[in-house]
Amino acid sequence: MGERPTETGSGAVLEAPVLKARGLVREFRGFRAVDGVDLDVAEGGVHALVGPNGAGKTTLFNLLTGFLKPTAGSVRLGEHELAGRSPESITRLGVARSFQITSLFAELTPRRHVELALASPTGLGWRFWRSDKALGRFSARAGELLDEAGLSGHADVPAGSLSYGSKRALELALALALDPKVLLLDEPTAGMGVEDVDRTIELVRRIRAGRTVVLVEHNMNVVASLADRVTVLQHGKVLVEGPYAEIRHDERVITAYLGDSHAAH
Ligand SMILES: Nc1ncnc2c1ncn2[C@@H]1O[C@H](COP(=O)(O)OP(=O)(O)OP(=O)(O)O)[C@@H](O)[C@H]1O
Repeated sequence: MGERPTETGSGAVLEAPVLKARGLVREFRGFRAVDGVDLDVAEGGVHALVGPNGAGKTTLFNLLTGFLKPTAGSVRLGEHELAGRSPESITRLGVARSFQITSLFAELTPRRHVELALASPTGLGWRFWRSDKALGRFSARAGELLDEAGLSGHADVPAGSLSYGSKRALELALALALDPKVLLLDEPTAGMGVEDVDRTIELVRRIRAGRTVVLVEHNMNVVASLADRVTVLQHGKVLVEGPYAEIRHDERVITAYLGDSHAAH
């Protein structure tokens, strides 16, 4: 995107960032949930946001996707400033997030969900008056996406009858229908058993090809398996940033994050 590689605090040189936050702040009644965050997401990478409960991960995620407006700071996608734009506008520029299962319709099949997502310019405006014939244009691409998400075998059953893991895979297929440059995944393995976690790791590995992925994730095994770079947040600030292999040995991370999670579980 015409960006020069950026030198990090540790002196390592990153690929040109596709998504770049600077001085990002979000206050809730004077409380800084996100407090001056700089973030460089390298093109084509998987970047994990981790940190103890209340660290500001979800707030940061919502700032990147326009679901919250920053109190201060900027978020750039290439030459576009995202801060202050609506979620729909950010989606149109190529940043998509996977929605939670609550956004699925129990009676509709996965195939129809994906066709509708493809039929909608932003994936957000669901238009039920579209005829079967109109949606037929999207059936080939819908089939590919369902295949990519590992849902081919369940494409024509009501979404309400899918297992939890399959519902989460369908959410992901819906985000992929937007053909995003950057895909944001909010705790993709939350609430999953070991088998579904493993399946989700495989799924993200498959879909990352040619895409940039940002994920909020509590499960450090998932982070270890998937992430090229990790940003550790604490009290709304970046505590440490780097490859997982480096940050996992960082004393500050062990104390702040792993210490917290051991205490919590
Ligand atoms: N809408 C809000 N109003 C007031 N305070 C908020 C709001 N949203 C978040 N906060 C506060 O901001 C801080 C960061 O919350 P956030 O949900 O971003 O953390 P998190 O790292 O995602 O935590 P978790 O891992 O528990 O999901 C917390 O102290 C939280 O109570």
